[in-house]
Amino acid sequence: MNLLPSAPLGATPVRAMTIAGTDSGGGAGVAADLRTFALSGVHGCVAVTAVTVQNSLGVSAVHTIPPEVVAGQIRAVVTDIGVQAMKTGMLANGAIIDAIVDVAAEVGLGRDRAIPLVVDPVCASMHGHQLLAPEAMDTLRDRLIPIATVVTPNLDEVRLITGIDVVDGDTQRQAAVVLHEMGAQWAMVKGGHLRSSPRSADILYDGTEFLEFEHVRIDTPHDHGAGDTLASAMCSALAHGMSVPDAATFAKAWVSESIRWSYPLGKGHGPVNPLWRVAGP
Ligand SMILES: Nc1ncnc2c1ncn2[C@@H]1O[C@H](COP(=O)(O)OP(=O)(O)O)[C@@H](O)[C@H]1O
Ligand SMILES: Cc1ncc(COP(=O)(O)O)c(N)n1
Repeated sequence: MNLLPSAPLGATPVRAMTIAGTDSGGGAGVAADLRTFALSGVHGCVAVTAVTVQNSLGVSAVHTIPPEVVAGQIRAVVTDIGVQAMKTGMLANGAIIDAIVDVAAEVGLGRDRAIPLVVDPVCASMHGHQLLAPEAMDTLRDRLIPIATVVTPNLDEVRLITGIDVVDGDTQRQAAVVLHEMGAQWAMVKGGHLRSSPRSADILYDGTEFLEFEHVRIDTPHDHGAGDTLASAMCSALAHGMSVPDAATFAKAWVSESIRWSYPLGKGHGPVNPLWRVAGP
């Protein structure tokens, strides 16, 4: 695969920010995003939205950060360090989403603004634990999706956001149309959960054409953090100035390799592993 260029040692690299929750097990959320940022030549900045008590078996508690502290982290970084792209992951509740959308207008974040925004609309962990309050769904739909440069839901999130039950490529494309009509510049509907298909295909749509990104399905239970890794790789590529389709091509190859080299950890689901980038077999 084609990699992104790294800055020469000592020079200031491209910057990106993740607005997301922590996972104490280190598999998903901020930890996954920072791994991918660093390994793809990007200095990663962080706005923490929530601390989760989590391991390979699931999430047992969540402590949310006050909305003004989330907005403060974003403002502090943009006004000093500067970033070329951002992504959102776990946002926990509607008040945090409101704070992000308000500060986004102030700092020039989102579609048709200076800083592109990847919205990974995380609603639950892979174990089924809730990571976004159900009453925040309207705020996500009405305020955050309309400022997304690209929104990257999995099929459970598609059902919650659009009501569409994706069962095949046709319904996957239908969902992408609805997400684009909600205001996202591009919608990427991920097909990882269509487990009956021998290939894992994601559909990208911008109101004019459907693009498909696929990879043979890798047989592993260790896919914790796959969605975060896809979205943060896309964020890295956008920070490097790539177009959304080129960023999606990069991100799909990045996450596929990271799933291929995932490893067992704890008694449950191990994490995907972008360390293939520096530690070959
Ligand atoms: N078993 C797999 N083999 C190859 N690619 C996969 C597999 N599972 C998921 N993917 C890919 O990983 C990315 C994350 O997808 P998905 O599992 O749908 O989202 P999430 O991790 O948010 O639940 C997508 O690009 C998807 O196609
Ligand atoms: C803090 C945080 N963010 C995101 C996820 C989703 O990742 P997954 O779907 O692999 O559980 C998670 N479990 N925890």
